[in-house]
Amino acid sequence: MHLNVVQVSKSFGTKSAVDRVNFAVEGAKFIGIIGRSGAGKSTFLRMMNRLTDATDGRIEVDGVDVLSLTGKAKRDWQSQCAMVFQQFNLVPRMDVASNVLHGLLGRRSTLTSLLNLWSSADITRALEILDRLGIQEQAAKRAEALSGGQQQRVAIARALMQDPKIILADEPIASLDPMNAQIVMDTLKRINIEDGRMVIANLHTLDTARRYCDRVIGMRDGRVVFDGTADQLTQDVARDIYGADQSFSESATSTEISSLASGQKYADALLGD
Ligand SMILES: Nc1ncnc2c1ncn2[C@@H]1O[C@H](COP(=O)(O)OP(=O)(O)OP(=O)(O)O)[C@@H](O)[C@H]1O
Repeated sequence: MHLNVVQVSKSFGTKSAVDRVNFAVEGAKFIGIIGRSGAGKSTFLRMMNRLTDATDGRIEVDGVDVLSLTGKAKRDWQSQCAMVFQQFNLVPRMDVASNVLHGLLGRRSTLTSLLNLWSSADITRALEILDRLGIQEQAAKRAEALSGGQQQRVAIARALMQDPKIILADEPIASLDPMNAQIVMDTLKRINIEDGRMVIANLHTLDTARRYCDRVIGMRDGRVVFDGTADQLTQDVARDIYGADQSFSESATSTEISSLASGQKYADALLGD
């Protein structure tokens, strides 16, 4: 899969939220977008998923400019490009399995969806996805009864139900404690590696970006100010991205995932090194 982002911009009135962003990605990479609050990270993901319209530019996926799609083609793209949010966005009082099945909403008529007429094949698939993510035993519970980390895995399961090419995750671990943050990031990494789905995640912590991403894009005031590998993301570069002075400290942007030793072993095993 080939992603080519060309001069993508978004203005709100006179405010330039995203300013001529360019980058290209070959293959199913795990991409992290970092930058401080207001840098334009969410706006960029929302344009990619067509939740908001761009002011200018193109986002080409395998040669097709997804920013110019309309009608059914636009909806098809939205289902190939699943979104995971910081606040999970589940239906709290609905059971977990139904929340996952709602990932199919974009692909079915409103009436069959409203009546919850899921085929047994769909239900089996939803349960298989929950099993893969280690939460099948929660299937009959209301979503609101689950922990934050479990709810985010339900949201990822709902995204997988769409069988997307790309998963866009907007601060997926910002509401989670370090342990759950690690489980959720490991889950996204597994999906990336095992299924070959591209993941683009907005992350607010440097250590997470370094640990999980093949490539990191740093944004500041709507512009790309860094584009490189985790290794190239030095303290000086980070300071520039975050616009901080000499007192900038990594710990201020840390989720402390790195302090969980068993997690490191798991991530290493996953990555095969
Ligand atoms: N609907 C909107 N109307 C006006 N301004 C907006 C709107 N959405 C975003 N902005 C502005 O665009 C800029 C980029 O916001 P955006 O939410 O994309 O940043 P972010 O990097 O994702 O930050 P955060 O992590 O806080 O969400 C900010 O200055 C924000 O105030």
